[in-house]
Amino acid sequence: MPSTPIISDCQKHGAPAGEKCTIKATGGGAYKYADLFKEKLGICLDKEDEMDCLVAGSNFLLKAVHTEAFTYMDGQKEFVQIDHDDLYPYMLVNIGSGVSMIKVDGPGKFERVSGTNVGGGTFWGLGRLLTKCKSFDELLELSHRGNNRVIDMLVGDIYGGMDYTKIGLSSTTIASSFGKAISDNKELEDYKPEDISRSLLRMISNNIGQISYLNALRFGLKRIFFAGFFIRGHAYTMDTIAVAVHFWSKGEAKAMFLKHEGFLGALGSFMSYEKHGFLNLKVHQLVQQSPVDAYHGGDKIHDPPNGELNENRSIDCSICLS
Ligand SMILES: Nc1ncnc2c1ncn2[C@@H]1O[C@H](COP(=O)(O)OP(=O)(O)O)[C@@H](O)[C@H]1O
Ligand SMILES: CC(C)(COP(=O)(O)O)[C@@H](O)C(=O)NCCC(=O)O
Repeated sequence: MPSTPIISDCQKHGAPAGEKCTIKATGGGAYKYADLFKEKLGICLDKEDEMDCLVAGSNFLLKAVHTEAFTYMDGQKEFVQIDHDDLYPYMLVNIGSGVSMIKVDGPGKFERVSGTNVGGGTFWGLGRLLTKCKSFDELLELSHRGNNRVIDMLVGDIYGGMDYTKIGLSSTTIASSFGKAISDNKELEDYKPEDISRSLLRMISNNIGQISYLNALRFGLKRIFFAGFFIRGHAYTMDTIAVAVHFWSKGEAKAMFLKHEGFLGALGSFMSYEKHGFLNLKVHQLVQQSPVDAYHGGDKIHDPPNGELNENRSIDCSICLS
């Protein structure tokens, strides 16, 4: 699902009659939906580079929002205070359809150092085929109730229920995702969709956590921030990524997540108005509920674990056209 992170001031202010209305947009959606916007709304999409926007959005949030970054472990969310003078360098991992790993060295200074094609699209695509789920939310919901041990081959399955202590692997470590399916003499329909979804989510989140940490290590980066629409505040996803980073770093590094994780590109494309000479970008936090709350609410597992539902506030940005 290519995103269409677009923030418009046109609708608010209205374009003078006969004048072309143009708004900033980024991501695949800026290409995919350009004709639709033109045809249905008469709006031209002014495309901004996706990586530029992600980094601008992330830098902005980490500086402007006091409670933006948090760690997540064993169901506990802990906000991390970011020292503005000691923010860079850091690793930004954006998990959309695919995954981009970006080393950020300063405002507008970054390098996409790695990525993986096993990302959110893989979870949703494979999950849809394997479970017949009709929506991403349904697939995610299934994973809450599943047990990955039914399908994943654990170290204990290989070593007669024992830990492999010599190389530091506990019996419950996944030795091979989906590995049990080779020996079970079962067909797809013999597995519960819940268990399949859980295994898939663990496999993908674990893999992303591992690759991210190894890349952070490669560049000596202390901090890794995970963002992107794939995460959506989902406890189990964050937990798995955090465990992977903890495991591979032997406890040296901690995964951090961003409260407004799915909107970095949108925010960055909005901020590019400033770059193009629209001065007076005004930013202030509002107390209204953000879209993040909308899909976190009503579902227990998505609730912030320490009862901070009201913590999620939207960021209201406005520009004064000069
Ligand atoms: N409601 C949803 N519908 C589809 N995908 C979703 C949804 N919520 C989260 N996702 C995840 O987000 C991914 C797409 O992320 P997004 O940032 O929109 O992608 P892209 O950057 O490729 O445009 C999907 O592959 C899926 O894993
Ligand atoms: C091509 C992309 C930058 C597009 O971003 P997305 O729409 O997935 O958020 C991303 O899918 C990606 O980084 N894919 C991984 C490609 C790779 O490094 O193997």
